[in-house]
Amino acid sequence: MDIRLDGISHSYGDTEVLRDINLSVPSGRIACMVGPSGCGKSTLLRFIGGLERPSAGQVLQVGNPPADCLNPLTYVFQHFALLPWRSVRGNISLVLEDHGIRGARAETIIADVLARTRLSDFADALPKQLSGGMKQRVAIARALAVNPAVMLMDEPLSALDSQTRELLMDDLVALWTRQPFTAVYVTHNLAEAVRLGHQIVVLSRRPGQIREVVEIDKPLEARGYADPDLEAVQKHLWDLMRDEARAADAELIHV
Ligand SMILES: Nc1ncnc2c1ncn2[C@@H]1O[C@H](COP(=O)(O)OP(=O)(O)OP(=O)(O)O)[C@@H](O)[C@H]1O
Repeated sequence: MDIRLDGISHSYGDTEVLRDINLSVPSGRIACMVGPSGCGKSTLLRFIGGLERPSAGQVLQVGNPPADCLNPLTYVFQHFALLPWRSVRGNISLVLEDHGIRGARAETIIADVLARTRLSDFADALPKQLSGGMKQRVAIARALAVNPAVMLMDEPLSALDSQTRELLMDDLVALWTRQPFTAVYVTHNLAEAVRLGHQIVVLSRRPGQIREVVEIDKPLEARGYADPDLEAVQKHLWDLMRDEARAADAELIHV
């Protein structure tokens, strides 16, 4: 299923947040959204997820979700949102229980997503026993359990330290390479965007407008740490964003 954003504009009261966003996210690709603080990235994600409606324009779902998809649009948040009293397995089974899936069918799905996220040995652990990186892997496993058409990822790695972030990026690349998924991925981190994005959508400061959509052809599995090609793209992104980021920063100080 592709996602198409068609002329999305939005204001909260007198504050214009987004202006005329047109974008297509093809199935099986990762679209990263970057832009200065407050430019409307998370708002756009909420529109795609159907949590809110834009003042103008529409979000179109083109094509069908996968046949056994339980929830077409599934979020992965920065702060994991795991239930502390439930084990890793219990956190994943919860989303299946919501869809009436229990017993052997649930066990099969849980075993599959735990294996894909390399968590099989931790099925009985509680969240408090896990590092931040492991917790986020559980949240990703939980998202995969509903076999979403599109994962909506809002700064999923930004609560993690830089080494853990590198490991999780490797994990996401391995996960996508084994079985491509579609994602809209909001991040502040340009290194993350060039490592994971097939397309990188650069938004201006508020009201967020698309400044440029940068496509990266290099396969995800061929993108490494400190890759000179990616560093060149990252520099281009920063050249696009620097002045706007500074202006957005100054604006927040005066709010
Ligand atoms: N429910 C709301 N009511 C009023 N204003 C809102 C609401 N949600 C967001 N905003 C405002 O809309 C603008 C865009 O917010 P949003 O969180 O989408 O930006 P962002 O690009 O994700 O920011 P950041 O990078 O800092 O997370 C901000 O100025 C924010 O204060």
